[in-house]
Amino acid sequence: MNKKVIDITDLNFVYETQPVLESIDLTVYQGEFLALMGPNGSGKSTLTKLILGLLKPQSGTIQILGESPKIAQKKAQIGYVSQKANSFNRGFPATVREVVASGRYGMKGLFRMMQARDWQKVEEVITKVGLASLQDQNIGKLSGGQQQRAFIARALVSDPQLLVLDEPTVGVDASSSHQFYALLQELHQKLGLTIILVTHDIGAITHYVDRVVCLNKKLHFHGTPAEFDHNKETIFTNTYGHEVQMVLHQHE
Ligand SMILES: Nc1ncnc2c1ncn2[C@@H]1O[C@H](COP(=O)(O)OP(=O)(O)OP(=O)(O)O)[C@@H](O)[C@H]1O
Repeated sequence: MNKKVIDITDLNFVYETQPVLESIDLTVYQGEFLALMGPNGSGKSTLTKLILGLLKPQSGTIQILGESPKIAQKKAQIGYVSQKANSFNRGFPATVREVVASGRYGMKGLFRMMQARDWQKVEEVITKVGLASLQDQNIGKLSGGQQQRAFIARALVSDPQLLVLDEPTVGVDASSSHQFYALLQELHQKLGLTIILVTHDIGAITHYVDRVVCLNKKLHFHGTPAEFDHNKETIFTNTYGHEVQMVLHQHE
């Protein structure tokens, strides 16, 4: 039986008085590549923050590799790429190699304590995401898609078991998005990395992931892309409501 990377049981979360997540049960096994979908305000980022240990649920439990999210974070078991990676300051005075190395600070404490094997690791992940020829380039000079690869490398440099990405393709064109998904799929297949991708890109993403979760306060669906395709209409109605379902039909 595969190891449980995320184990969430009967989780409820409320901001002040507004319930945002209700009775969430979700298990993610090692090596799964999961898309977390849902309309605006459905609680995706909140669930992500709970997984990262940035928020605490009012009730229910959440475990990452059998421990609390905070402990998992401390042990650098979770790599995170935020939405903000897309609005990165283009004038930031650092090379790709330096930005990626900064992902190792959490483990090392200070930059100057980086040793030969740390730099080796930095080079290894830069090569893995296909940026070897650009490692001495200023990060601000890279395209949006290349910057995203650099941020993935930064998240991977501490050897996490779980990679969480919050809508990383917002503002990126369709062809770059596909390349990005293909890279994630490759990392998932080659490294056996467990990946959670928060996305609005319902059409494209089901070709790459092996699990789909639809959230709108409650968990409305959790299954394979094939099961998702099979029950699309009901899932859309439950998760997005009737009006969105009609719009989606028109687009099809
Ligand atoms: N810090 C906060 N304080 C109070 N309410 C919040 C806070 N953050 C989010 N919310 C509310 O919680 C609900 C869920 O927000 P969340 O950001 O988790 O949704 P989301 O699915 O990630 O949305 P989007 O797709 O638009 O990014 C929304 O109604 C939002 O207004």
